Amino acid sequence: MDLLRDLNPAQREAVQHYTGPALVVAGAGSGKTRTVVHRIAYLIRHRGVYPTEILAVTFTNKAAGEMKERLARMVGPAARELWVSTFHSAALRILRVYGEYIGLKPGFVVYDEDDQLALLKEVLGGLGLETRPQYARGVIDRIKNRMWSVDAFLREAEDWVGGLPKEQMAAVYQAYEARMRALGAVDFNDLLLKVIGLFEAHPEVLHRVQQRARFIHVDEYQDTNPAQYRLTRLLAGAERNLMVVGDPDQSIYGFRNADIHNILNFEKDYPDARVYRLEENYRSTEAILRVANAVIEKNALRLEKTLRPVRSGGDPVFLYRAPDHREEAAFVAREVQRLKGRGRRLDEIAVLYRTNAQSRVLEEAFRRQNLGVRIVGGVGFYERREVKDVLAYARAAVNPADDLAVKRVLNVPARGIGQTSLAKLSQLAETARVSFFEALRRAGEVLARPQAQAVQRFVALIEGLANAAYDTGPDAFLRLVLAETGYADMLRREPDGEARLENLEELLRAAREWEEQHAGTIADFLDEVALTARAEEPEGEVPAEAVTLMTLHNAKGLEFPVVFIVGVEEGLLPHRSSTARVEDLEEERRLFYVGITRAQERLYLTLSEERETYGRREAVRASRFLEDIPEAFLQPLSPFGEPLGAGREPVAVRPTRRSSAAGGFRGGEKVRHPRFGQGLVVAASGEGDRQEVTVHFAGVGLKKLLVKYAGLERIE
Ligand SMILES: Nc1ncnc2c1ncn2[C@@H]1O[C@H](COP(=O)(O)OP(=O)(O)OP(=O)(O)O)[C@@H](O)[C@H]1O
Ligand SMILES: [Mg+2]
Repeated sequence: MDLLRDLNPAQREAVQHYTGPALVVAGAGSGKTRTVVHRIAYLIRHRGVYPTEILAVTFTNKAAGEMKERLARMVGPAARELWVSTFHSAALRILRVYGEYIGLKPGFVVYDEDDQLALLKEVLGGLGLETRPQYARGVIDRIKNRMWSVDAFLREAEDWVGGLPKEQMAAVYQAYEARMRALGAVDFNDLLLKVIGLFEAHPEVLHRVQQRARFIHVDEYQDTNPAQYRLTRLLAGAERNLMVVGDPDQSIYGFRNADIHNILNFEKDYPDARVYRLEENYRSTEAILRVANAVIEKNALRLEKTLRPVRSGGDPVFLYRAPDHREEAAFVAREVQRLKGRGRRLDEIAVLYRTNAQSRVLEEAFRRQNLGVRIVGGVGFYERREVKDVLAYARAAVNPADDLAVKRVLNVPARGIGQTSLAKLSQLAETARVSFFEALRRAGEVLARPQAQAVQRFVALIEGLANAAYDTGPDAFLRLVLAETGYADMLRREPDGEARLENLEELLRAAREWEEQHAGTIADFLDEVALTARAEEPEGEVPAEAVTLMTLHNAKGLEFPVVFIVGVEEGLLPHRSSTARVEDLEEERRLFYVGITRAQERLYLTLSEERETYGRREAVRASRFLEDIPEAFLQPLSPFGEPLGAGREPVAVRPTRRSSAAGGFRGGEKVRHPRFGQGLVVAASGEGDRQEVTVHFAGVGLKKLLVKYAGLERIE
């Protein structure tokens, strides 16, 4: 295979770059990753470099796997000798070999998130501090990612952090570190820091590793954090054969301490660096690319770059504005169904969104259409911790004998009931052969007074909820849980609480949607959830063909023939937490750019006119980023995926039956509205006074109306 044949001249030059530092900086889909792959093959085939001298660092394990596969096809079995991995796996491998130099035991364990949390729980208990281990963990990650000393942390951090005053948090951090040392364990973030420490203290070790990494490549360099940057510099220190590849316009991990300056300053760090710019985009059609360019051009903090389409023309970029998020999701599912009917495979389609909470309506809409979904890099909605916590309260109230549920929430939010008390109570339940909740009622028998009182308060709380369980609807009941238990307040105080609150808001919405269709109590709703959650994705078994659902962040580096970006609205994209500072706003715009540039042939942008927040319907404003796109670049669609505008009438729906004498409206009827004019009823639900209709008005779009107030007039 000719390694240079399928490349353009600029790519060819970069592939032939031999020694010294190099920066490949170029827009999305210009073949940066492809260039790295070809360059590695070229080094082996034409420069006599051994595979054992080459390191390539990718952003995810998935990307590393793909890169290895492609290289195996190009250079054969030699590819097995290559070192292709993420920063973290590379660091772990180094520590496995040289860890002893810095006092790590040979079989040291790497703590995963659960281990870390368990340890932090102990540490917090030992110090008598009350905050959730998760929040302490978040703070410790931040300290490590920024490579802060304790002093630096005390200087830089906000006064109150992770639910504690920062002085107390510093004590937690130090105690945690001491315990980790005693246990001979390292956590995920330690991996990089330990390697940096190792290299700095033992130049001879660094020297040996450098032999294994004489030629270094880093993909997605724009998203490296300070530790990754430092590690790269150390590794490349001797021979300086470092090729970094990236796109400042795709820097989207600033919120996780990635530093866009690493790529912007590359030429300062390595004044002799060769810079290669790739200016042709091979991924997307012209129509998609001009939308992408129109969006990213509006960022002030950027370097101008050229990106020309290779694939001319193409379908227009589609825009669909739905009455609400449910209809938006239903539209996406219908459209996917239609594409499938026209021969698209589901794997060719991705739906991207800004926040995890948005996946629920999509998951449900796809299920209704019997279309498989695969949620990448995320947890199914009902598997999320906060959703499970709140539902556990509900389960405990409905059935206090549900030991698992009761144990789950006993100390969430923290009520000062520690591990020892818990053990005693479990013991009591066992010996007395009663439920755990019954044991809680008898806490006085085994616990000292203050703990017993805390338990009594919890018992009273659950009993209070139990009383309400049978005469309030699921929505009202869940709100009661949030308010009475202090769960929502707890999240509100925490640094990463916002996304979790969004998920809970989504749970309330699910409850209300359920109430629209069913009459029942929280117990009935829980049954439904149990069924839905199980249907979500059977463990380890992915549907043969599935649409990919993921956040915009997780889509980085990937490409799909068809892409939907949903929720292109103010508040979601840009996210409401990111509109105050220009830097954050620009990161949001880059995120949108990343999403758009994942699409190869067909791109849909969708949004809603109304959203429901805590039961209130409010109007939604289209994302300010949509205003950056000239109207002519977008093709609005009807709810049925037909082009709108250009004098075309909305699609007609066949009347199912003539209107009934009772005066209710039916799908297919033509109506007139005092403000929106002529329209077509596309859906109707409910009876009499409570009838609700969805009407498509030409030039206005879909509207959901309550017949009682809408003043609709039937026209023949
Ligand atoms: N010279 C070329 N000829 C044909 N196809 C190409 C060429 N260069 C790149 N491609 C194709 O274009 C697509 C995008 O390439 P690649 O993923 O390497 O881009 P990228 O710059 O890494 O994108 P991103 O910024 O999204 O990571 C791929 O499908 C790739 O195979
Ligand atoms: Mg890439």
